[in-house]
Amino acid sequence: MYYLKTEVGFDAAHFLKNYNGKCHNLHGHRWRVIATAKSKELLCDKQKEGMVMDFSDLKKALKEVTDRFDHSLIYEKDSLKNETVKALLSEDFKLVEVDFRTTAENFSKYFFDELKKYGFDMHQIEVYETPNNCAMYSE
Ligand SMILES: Nc1nc2c(c(=O)[nH]1)N=C([C@H](O)[C@H](O)COP(=O)(O)OP(=O)(O)OP(=O)(O)O)CN2
Ligand SMILES: [Zn+2]
Repeated sequence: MYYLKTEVGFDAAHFLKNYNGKCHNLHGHRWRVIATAKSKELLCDKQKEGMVMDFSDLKKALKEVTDRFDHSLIYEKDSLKNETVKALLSEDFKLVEVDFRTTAENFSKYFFDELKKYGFDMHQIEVYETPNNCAMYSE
């Protein structure tokens, strides 16, 4: 089996509702997302001969699915009061609502599923929330 890995990063704020500790506060991270695709065979066509795929194809897709979150406040549905959301939007802040708790684990599955939609045979997604803390998802 061949594996191909690429990485992108984005900056975003989040908080963990119902978390007993400092992470219930609004705080930011430089999130690192590392995608690994796999293939039993290598391509044969001229341009991509000897490749699982062009690195740039995987990277472009990963960038597309992560760019949605860049420089945003990511929040779980129903974790903020409506008036809070309204107030933040009225300041022109970028908010992204997701339907999962904003943990590295949930993000790793989210990005895995998003990249599968592009048709990639995904092996694994790693999400670093801090330089030392990483969650992974694979099937
Ligand atoms: N299993 C998980 N545990 C935690 C997650 C998570 O996504 N999955 N997330 C958090 C917080 O979002 C927090 O930002 C994590 O950072 P922190 O605990 O601060 O990690 P550090 O390594 O930076 O800790 P320091 O004590 O600041 O060194 C919490 N847990
Ligand atoms: Zn955090």
